[in-house]
Amino acid sequence: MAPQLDAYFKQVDTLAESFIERLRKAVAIPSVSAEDERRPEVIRMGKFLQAELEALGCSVEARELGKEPQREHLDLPPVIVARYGSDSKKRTILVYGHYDVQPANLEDGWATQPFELTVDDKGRMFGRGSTDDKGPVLGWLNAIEAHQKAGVDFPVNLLMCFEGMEEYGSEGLDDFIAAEADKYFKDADAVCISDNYWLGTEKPCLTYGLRGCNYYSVEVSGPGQDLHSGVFGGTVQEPMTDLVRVMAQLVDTDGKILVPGINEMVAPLTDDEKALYGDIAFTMDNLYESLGSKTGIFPDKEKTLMARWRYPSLSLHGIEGAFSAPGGKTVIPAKVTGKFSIRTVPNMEPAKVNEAVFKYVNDVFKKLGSKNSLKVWNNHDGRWWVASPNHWNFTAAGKAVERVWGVKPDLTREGGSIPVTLTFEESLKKNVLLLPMGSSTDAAHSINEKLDRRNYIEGTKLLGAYLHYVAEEPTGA
Ligand SMILES: C[C@H](N)C(=O)N[C@@H](Cc1c[nH]cn1)C(=O)O
Ligand SMILES: [Zn+2]
Ligand SMILES: [Zn+2]
Repeated sequence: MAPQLDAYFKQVDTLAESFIERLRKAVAIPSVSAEDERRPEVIRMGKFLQAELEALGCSVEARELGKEPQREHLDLPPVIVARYGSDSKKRTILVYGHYDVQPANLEDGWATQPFELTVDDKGRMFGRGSTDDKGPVLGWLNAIEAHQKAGVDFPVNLLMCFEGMEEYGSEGLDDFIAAEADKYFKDADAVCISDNYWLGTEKPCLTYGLRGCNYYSVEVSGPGQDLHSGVFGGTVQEPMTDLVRVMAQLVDTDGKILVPGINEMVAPLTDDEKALYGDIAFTMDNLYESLGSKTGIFPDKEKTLMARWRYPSLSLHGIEGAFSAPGGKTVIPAKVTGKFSIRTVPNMEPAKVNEAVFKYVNDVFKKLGSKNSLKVWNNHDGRWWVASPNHWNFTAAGKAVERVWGVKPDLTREGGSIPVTLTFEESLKKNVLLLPMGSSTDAAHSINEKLDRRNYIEGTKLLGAYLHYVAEEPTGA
């Protein structure tokens, strides 16, 4: 099966150092979508990708999405769409990834410069975006290059869609996909996304579910400006005190969501589903290794996996406007904005979740009897997704995993969110597969994000192998 794969694999090994150089160049571009001043860097990263794809002989277009709604001073980064091959006898696979990254600053506690790829003696390649999602995106480009240099026929037509706003709510992308479903993406037979992680560090997986994400801001304001706490403390109702009290009533220490109505929206657990968790290769030590502590909520793997995959969670992320620098500043902030999000699961509807959150936050604030003002709003929401893994797309990926890693993959769901997954499924009406490259210890979104050299290089082999097995897989398998 897939007889030319050995030549392809050998070429990937030969090119490994240049693939790492490609990742080094990508990590050096601080394409942080959430920071206004770095928006030009996101656009520069899109141009970098475009140039790399053109150099590989792909036909590439940078599709503009216009200005960011409500923040018209900011350009949305373009969607980079590309095609490699257009042979009507071959299957066409559409791959998606994102070229923006989460914020990162050395002062947050990084051991190395976040935008300099730093490879240590264990082959850990540290740098913001290494695993989420620049490494996997470049994996597709590496696969094209290794086929060319090995003289191995590319087994499918490849359509690519790389966005620059995923970490900031995929602004504008849903409409773009819907509009292009019958145009640019017309001949896609299936979709593959490499933008999540293995559950542990050794066992690869194929992923068929994601949680959604409703993201909120809650602003409390009162005084006309920041105040001296010695002069005004004890005489003024403080916005930060009110905000902290509101935020403290959203979730408890054991992760229980305190917003009435949320837990009732969750689909009941069936016996069939319950039986799936026992066989998953995951241990509490995997969790502790990724956490860097033993502060997990649940004592066993089943409850932990269910909490990550099939139950909602509410996380508090930060407070804008609050004093947070080292040292002591005796200030009373005049306006503070708390940020929190709810990861959503079947059968939660984003609009109903918003309704419940808005009502509860306003009720809690009212009970404080404060003279300050509160506003709560939804920044963005992305829907959960659960698909059937009984499709040739998954079968092909399973074979590729066995060929590259020598083990059958686990079928997993993911606690994180990739909002466009469901959009692709609904707009194109094609199967979507998530095929992760990185592992559980990669620390995506955190300090010291990394991708292991092994996962990047074997992951590049995996993406190529997947395309070969896709080409061979009969329809209906
Ligand atoms: C799983 C994926 N790599 C990822 O990190 N997705 C983000 C998407 C998001 C949602 N709101 C803002 N960004 C995530 O799950 O946080
Ligand atoms: Zn991310
Ligand atoms: Zn991502």
